[in-house]
Amino acid sequence: MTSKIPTTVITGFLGAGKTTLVRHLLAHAKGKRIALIINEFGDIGVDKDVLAGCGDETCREEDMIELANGCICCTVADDFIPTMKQILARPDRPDHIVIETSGLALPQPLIRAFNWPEIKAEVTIDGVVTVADAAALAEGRFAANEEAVDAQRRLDEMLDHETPLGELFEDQMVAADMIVLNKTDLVDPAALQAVESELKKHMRKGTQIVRAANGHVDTIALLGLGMSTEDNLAGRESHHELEHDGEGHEHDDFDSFSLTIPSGPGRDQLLTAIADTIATHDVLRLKGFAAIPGARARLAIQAVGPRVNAYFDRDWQEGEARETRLVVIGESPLARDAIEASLKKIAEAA
Ligand SMILES: Nc1nc2c(ncn2[C@@H]2O[C@H](COP(=O)(O)OP(=O)(O)OP(=O)(O)O)[C@@H](O)[C@H]2O)c(=O)[nH]1
Repeated sequence: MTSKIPTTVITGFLGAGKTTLVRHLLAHAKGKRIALIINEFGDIGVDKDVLAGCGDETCREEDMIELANGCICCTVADDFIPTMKQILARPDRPDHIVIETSGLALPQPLIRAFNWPEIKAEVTIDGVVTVADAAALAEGRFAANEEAVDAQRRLDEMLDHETPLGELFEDQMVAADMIVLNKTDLVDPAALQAVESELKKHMRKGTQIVRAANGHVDTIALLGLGMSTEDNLAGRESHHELEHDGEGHEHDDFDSFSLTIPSGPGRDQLLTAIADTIATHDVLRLKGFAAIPGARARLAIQAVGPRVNAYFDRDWQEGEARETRLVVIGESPLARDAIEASLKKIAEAA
């Protein structure tokens, strides 16, 4: 009998740094052959493109599989299990499998899927790694920071602060075998300490926290945890499982759409328009690639809440449409028309 292939599940809220961590992992794979399953919320595959754009030979196209449907937790039978079986049927099986879940996925149904008879004998969860955004937490951007939420609640009694955001964050925390507290470069030591104390209230006892900047975690620390998580499910239940006894769940709480803008505005104009739009419409996450007039390369755009990053990642390829494609994610209902109008206005004015 062949030994089970270890699988690392990487979860964490929108924009916490999952893809950045995977990119670091692939670049430091130390000879391990890694197959990567990517699951994104939003219909344009930005994460896969970011990884493929890194030009590293470990980011081989054939080792990256994108799950077509937005939510790994809802498509276990139709999408995830067949994908795993496809990997297991390969003559050159990988040494390790890494699954990057969408920032809005509940990890619990995915973890349980490792007990399905179709795959149980051949794969095991090496560990669930939850990436947390230290900067967002320090700013109290989800309900994890109770003091900030309370302060906000006092300011506005009408707002419902029992957001799906806070629950999802906790579901991802209790699922973890290891928490990577990322973006530590953006937070001072005292605030970092406070964030860690706060996190400890939401995670299972004994879960390890590893601090990181730009996903720089030693591959040896990350892979090879040997947890067999699928056999140790106690204490990892999601809010939904606790409340509804494992029934299917809704994703109506969040919404996403993608849009295309013709090449037009310059870099700074576009980034300002994006920052303004995010602030006005409470967008949680925006990402994609932009065509900047006169630029040979495409501009990768990554916005997490108010923080907008952009870098030229690779030259446009022949036959590729030089246009700006963005995916926008936020809590439902998202003011799609207003957001589109706000982003397109800048293109028309250019
Ligand atoms: N300053 C700083 N920026 C970071 C760090 N890690 C990631 N980022 C930036 O944060 C943004 C989001 O990072 P991603 O790795 O795409 O996050 P993600 O969790 O994969 O995002 P989703 O898949 O959309 O949920 C990008 O602009 C990254 O460059 C970090 O440690 N420090």
